[in-house]
Amino acid sequence: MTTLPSHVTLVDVGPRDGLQNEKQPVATEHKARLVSMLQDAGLKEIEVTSFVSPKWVPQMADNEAVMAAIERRAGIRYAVLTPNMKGLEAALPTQPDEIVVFAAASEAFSQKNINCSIAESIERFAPVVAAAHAAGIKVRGALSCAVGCPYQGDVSPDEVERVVQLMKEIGVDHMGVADTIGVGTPRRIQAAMERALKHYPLHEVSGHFHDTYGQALSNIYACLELGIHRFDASVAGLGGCPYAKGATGNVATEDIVFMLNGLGIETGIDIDKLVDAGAFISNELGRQPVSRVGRALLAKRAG
Ligand SMILES: CC(C)(COP(=O)([O-])OP(=O)([O-])OC[C@H]1O[C@@H](n2cnc3c(N)ncnc32)[C@H](O)[C@@H]1OP(=O)([O-])[O-])[C@@H](O)C(=O)NCCC(=O)NCCSC(=O)C[C@@](C)(O)CC(=O)[O-]
Repeated sequence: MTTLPSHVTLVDVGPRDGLQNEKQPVATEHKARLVSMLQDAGLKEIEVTSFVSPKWVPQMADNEAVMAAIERRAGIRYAVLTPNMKGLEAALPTQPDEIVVFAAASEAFSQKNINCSIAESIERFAPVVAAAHAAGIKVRGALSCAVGCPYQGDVSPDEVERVVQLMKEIGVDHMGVADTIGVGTPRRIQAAMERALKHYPLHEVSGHFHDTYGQALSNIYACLELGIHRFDASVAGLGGCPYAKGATGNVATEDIVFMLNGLGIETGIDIDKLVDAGAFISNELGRQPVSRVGRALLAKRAG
């Protein structure tokens, strides 16, 4: 039997990836409260907001206000997305611990999401990476559409590796491999992850799986088999990408924690408090949590 990692780090991307696609306004104070409740639940890494164009993603327009409103705690890392120098310059005064530059393995998605080719995106990211490093900030790379693209269709491991290498060359510290539209299945995900692992050490590779086709937990298990021990997740299964129509939210943090608890893999997360955070934000959005585990545990509580 394969030995699985004994500890997994989860990065809750709910406040950013989870909320970016919401059409209804979400109050800054509710975003900050969500961050606070995730901290209470034991999350040590939280993706808080993005410094992107408010015309492209209006829900993230309050980025500075959210960063000012969060209650920072020692030992917790707060990440933000910065697609270009304008984004980084706006983000730096808000003191993120990590910034995320986001590229795509498919040309079509790169154009739709960040309005430039893959090559142009790398040119834009290079000074962002250099400036972040000069400020002592770690840079995570997110690679969208690592198995499938809503515009192009299938994406090959070669296409993934090409962009991983480009990101590595400009000094990106960590590679997050994303199945943006949730079409990946375990072997295809492993093939994509293996290309990232050719260029980055195990602890600098993570998975980011949307659960559109219900494959995310299987894909995470397939990553655990490779020794990968870091994943993005979104409390209550919030979210979707505005430029990936039909894609649902990230795998729910509650669902991964439940699976990892069952496997005896430590996360440091209190699932009951996590369910509270999911219930809080879902209530603010006027809906039930998407997380099956969240719903089941809430129903159990209600008796
Ligand atoms: C990248 C840009 C800005 C290029 O957008 P552009 O229009 O090509 O940029 P530009 O440089 O030509 O500037 C046009 C206007 O945008 C402004 N602008 C330019 N940059 C910024 C900035 N940083 N912050 C605020 N404003 C900005 C700039 O000042 C100007 O304003 P104007 O003069 O017209 O008033 C745009 O395409 C954009 O904002 N895209 C956002 C896409 C996005 O946020 N997508 C969702 C996040 S990625 C994701 O969810 C996937 C991920 C990471 O989760 C993994 C996965 O699942 O795949």
